[in-house]
Amino acid sequence: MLTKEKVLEALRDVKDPEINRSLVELNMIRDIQIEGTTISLTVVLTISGCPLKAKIEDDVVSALKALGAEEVKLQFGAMTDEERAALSAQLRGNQTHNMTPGKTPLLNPILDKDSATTFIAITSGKGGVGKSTVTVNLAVALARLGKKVGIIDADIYGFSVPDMMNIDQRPTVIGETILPVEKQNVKVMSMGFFVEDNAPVIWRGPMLGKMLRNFFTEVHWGEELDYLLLDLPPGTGDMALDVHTMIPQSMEIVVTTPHPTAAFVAARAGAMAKRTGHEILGVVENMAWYEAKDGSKEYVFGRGGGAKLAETLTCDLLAQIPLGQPENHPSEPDYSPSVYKQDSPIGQIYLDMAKRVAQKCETQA
Ligand SMILES: Nc1ncnc2c1ncn2[C@@H]1O[C@H](COP(=O)(O)OP(=O)(O)OP(=O)(O)O)[C@@H](O)[C@H]1O
Repeated sequence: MLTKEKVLEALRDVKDPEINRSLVELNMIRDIQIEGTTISLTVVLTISGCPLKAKIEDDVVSALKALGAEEVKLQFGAMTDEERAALSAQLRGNQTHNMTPGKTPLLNPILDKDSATTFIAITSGKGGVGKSTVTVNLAVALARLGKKVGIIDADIYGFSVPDMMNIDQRPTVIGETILPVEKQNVKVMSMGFFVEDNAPVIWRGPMLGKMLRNFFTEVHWGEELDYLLLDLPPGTGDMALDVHTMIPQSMEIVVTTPHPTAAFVAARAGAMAKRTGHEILGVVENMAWYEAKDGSKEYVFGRGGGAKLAETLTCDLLAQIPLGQPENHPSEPDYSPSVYKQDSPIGQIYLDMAKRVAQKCETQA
């Protein structure tokens, strides 16, 4: 016989996909009524327009059908402001569990020294060399390898990750907690989410470091991430310095084009990383050549910049990525204009690079 207890037990494993916690644990299941094999219930969402409603409905209905329900009458409700504030406090409480007594409390264990998350800052000397493209594609490739991955698009004035991944959704804000947006199995947080008509909505003022810290302290990343990639503004500005001081354990990947001048400028970004004690994982040479239909290569932007930079910084040349646009169409599910498909030649280069990066990071851990 169906009982309320059995219903709650059956729903214990159904999670709110954004928060990654059980609906039962978060007290989101209400008003359970049972008549024979018909179960009626209300799922109280964090916000009424929750974009993941359909997924939650599918998961609840299939869990209850597996329990023996023939009909499930599901209604959705939304939390009150007080409930949202309580949930935000609960999530934050969960994030403070490993504070060390006597030390400045870190709101988010992701920044804690013991955190299992590997930070990789992607830098470049000049703008326009493909730093954001590399960030997005490396993140997706790591996710394709089964890793849990997040991106912080900290390129404050040139944020482009939401466009590159075709994210038009805004993050859910629960009280004071922000949930990243997930696309292609990558959790994304971008300054672009909070800027309308170039007027910052949540973060005001020129306190870039504070903004970056907010991305760690106000954002609930859900399960512990394996990799958090940071798309930094080009050059050696304040944001790069903030990252160096805030995340001393962060590693770096330096992106350059093959042109000697680009590599020369990129060397400065790399040198700064070295001076501040950051380990350089390697160099990525983007736009390395153009491959003609007959298979011949044209070195449109010169040659050798990546290898030279790797030599200067005494690190590996992780990958050389040729020129080529991803072949994606807006009609495809999960359409992301700047993400190369896994089975495309450039998609394969990114996958190989992700394997190299994972291997390097995991052998060091
Ligand atoms: N391998 C490539 N082949 C062809 N186009 C590319 C390649 N890599 C990047 N691009 C294109 O070059 C442009 C610049 O790339 P991207 O925005 O990633 O550079 P960026 O270094 O992050 O620039 P900024 O720091 O100024 O934001 C984009 O239009 C991108 O689609």
